[in-house]
Amino acid sequence: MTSTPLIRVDGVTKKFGTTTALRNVALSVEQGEVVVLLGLSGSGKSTLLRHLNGLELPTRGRVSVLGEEVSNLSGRRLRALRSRVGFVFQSFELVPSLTVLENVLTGALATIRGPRFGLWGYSTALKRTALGHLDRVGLAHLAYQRSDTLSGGQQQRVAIARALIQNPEILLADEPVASLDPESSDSIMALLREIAADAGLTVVCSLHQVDLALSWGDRIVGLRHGEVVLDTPTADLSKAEVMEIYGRVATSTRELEAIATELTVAEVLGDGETDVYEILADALDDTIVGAAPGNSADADYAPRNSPQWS
Ligand SMILES: Nc1ncnc2c1ncn2[C@@H]1O[C@H](COP(=O)(O)OP(=O)(O)OP(=O)(O)O)[C@@H](O)[C@H]1O
Repeated sequence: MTSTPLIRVDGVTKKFGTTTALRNVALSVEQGEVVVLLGLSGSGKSTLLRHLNGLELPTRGRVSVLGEEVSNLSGRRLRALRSRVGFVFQSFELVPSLTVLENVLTGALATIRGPRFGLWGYSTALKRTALGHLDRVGLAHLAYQRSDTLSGGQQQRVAIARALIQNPEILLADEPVASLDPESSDSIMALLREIAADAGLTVVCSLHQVDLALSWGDRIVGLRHGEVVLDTPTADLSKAEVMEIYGRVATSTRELEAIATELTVAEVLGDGETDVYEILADALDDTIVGAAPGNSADADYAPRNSPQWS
């Protein structure tokens, strides 16, 4: 017997005016899966995530989440669905003037009736639960500090605790470490993975770093210009294969350069491993390969990170 997917996206196209952000996207996510949406800036990752809790509605196609067709929901029923889907943003979206504890408690607002006056408006039981979530993310000792006094990594931990107080079944994370330094990024991603495993959460997380996506997700869904160009378990993928897939879909040297930059060129070349440009070039046609610096068809082509062309 096959289980019903928790998330099902069928033939979704999303247009913003003349921009097509998503093109005929299909995606199914099963209970407990940890899926990475991987793609360059503007490939449609945020737009797809925002469809999964009704922040955006499709121009064409259907989105079903936790058995509900999102387009059919509004008002109380949409809020009810959103309360089962936690969302972690790149920019944390905390209220700077509130304490850490109050920020976490705002995640439970959907369950509270009547006015709230600071911490007094929340029950002792709820405050205890919020403190438990803060403890889970390692920040119980900062509960009464203003959130804008925290580091970026700490603020993202608060945002994770705020999502957890919803007791969500699905966790969506939109580039959760894009604003963080590498050390904080590693610890936040490890924390998210631990929490997902402990709570049996289904996670869909957008990232643009291939290394991180490969080491972190169960499955990678690659997007380019709003289209799904890859949907494969990470166990079946090597970094070179992901690069090749990106390479095959690059249509200009500028795109090729952006891809190589995303692939942390310096790190790869520094290790004396495979030359990213060589792998990409292998996957591209002669026109692109011939467009190396000094030989470029793109007048304004200027490589960053300066990897050597052989
Ligand atoms: N509200 C909007 N109005 C107009 N265009 C939009 C809107 N939201 C997204 N877009 C456009 O849709 C495309 C996909 O954007 P999206 O933010 O989903 O990409 P992304 O892969 O998440 O990029 P990034 O990694 O930079 O956040 C882009 O061309 C973007 O400019």
